[in-house]
Amino acid sequence: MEFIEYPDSDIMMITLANQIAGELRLALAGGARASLAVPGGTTPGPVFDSLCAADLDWGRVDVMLTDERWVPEGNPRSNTRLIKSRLLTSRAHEANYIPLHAETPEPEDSLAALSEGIAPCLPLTVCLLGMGEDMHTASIFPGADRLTDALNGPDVLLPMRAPGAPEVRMTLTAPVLNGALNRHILIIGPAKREAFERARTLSPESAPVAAVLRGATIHWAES
Ligand SMILES: O=C(O)[C@H](O)[C@@H](O)[C@H](O)[C@H](O)COP(=O)(O)O
Repeated sequence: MEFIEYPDSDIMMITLANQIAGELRLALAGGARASLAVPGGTTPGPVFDSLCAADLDWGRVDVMLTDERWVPEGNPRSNTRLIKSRLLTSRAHEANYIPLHAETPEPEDSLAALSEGIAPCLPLTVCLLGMGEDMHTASIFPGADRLTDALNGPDVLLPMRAPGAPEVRMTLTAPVLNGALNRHILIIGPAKREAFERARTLSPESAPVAAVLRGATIHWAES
């Protein structure tokens, strides 16, 4: 694991976007396609704003979320809505979007079809993750109903219900996140740094982000 501390978040976002673009470019130079998984939430927007303009062959890149809130795309909490407006735009509008959401009332009704879409994109070339102050990552939350399966099971994707999540989620599982050739975790602020330091001392059952730290690069800025 590598921990990088940046002087401010603007520099961090641009540096990280350039690094991800470089990793995708390298994969495309050596293979037919590359894949990128990104989180939703409030932190990664500025990375998307830079990355979407990167000069690379986006037509050969599969893009997906690491996790989605089970809400319609018109809902402001939809991560799909976020990445369609901030990542899959500019040059990146050529990318192939792999959905983690479908218009069924429950995620279980779409699980098989969505999992089939993901499988050909694995292993992920690049996986970008966020982290909550409760030490969840993607939608692998402490106390979640399928936590054990999400940490160690054979599935690529799982529905998730957790006390800390306001709506039902769909999440890539830890084995998929850990299978990524390049894994980055993006965090801002003292509270998340403290949570991250705490997670390093805990088990993945109490601090799910602990399951994806080995081999990851952590990007942190104070503000
Ligand atoms: O849909 C989501 O909520 C995310 O994908 C989630 O895993 C996120 O990365 C963390 O909750 C951090 O969220 P913030 O960036 O909003 O703090």
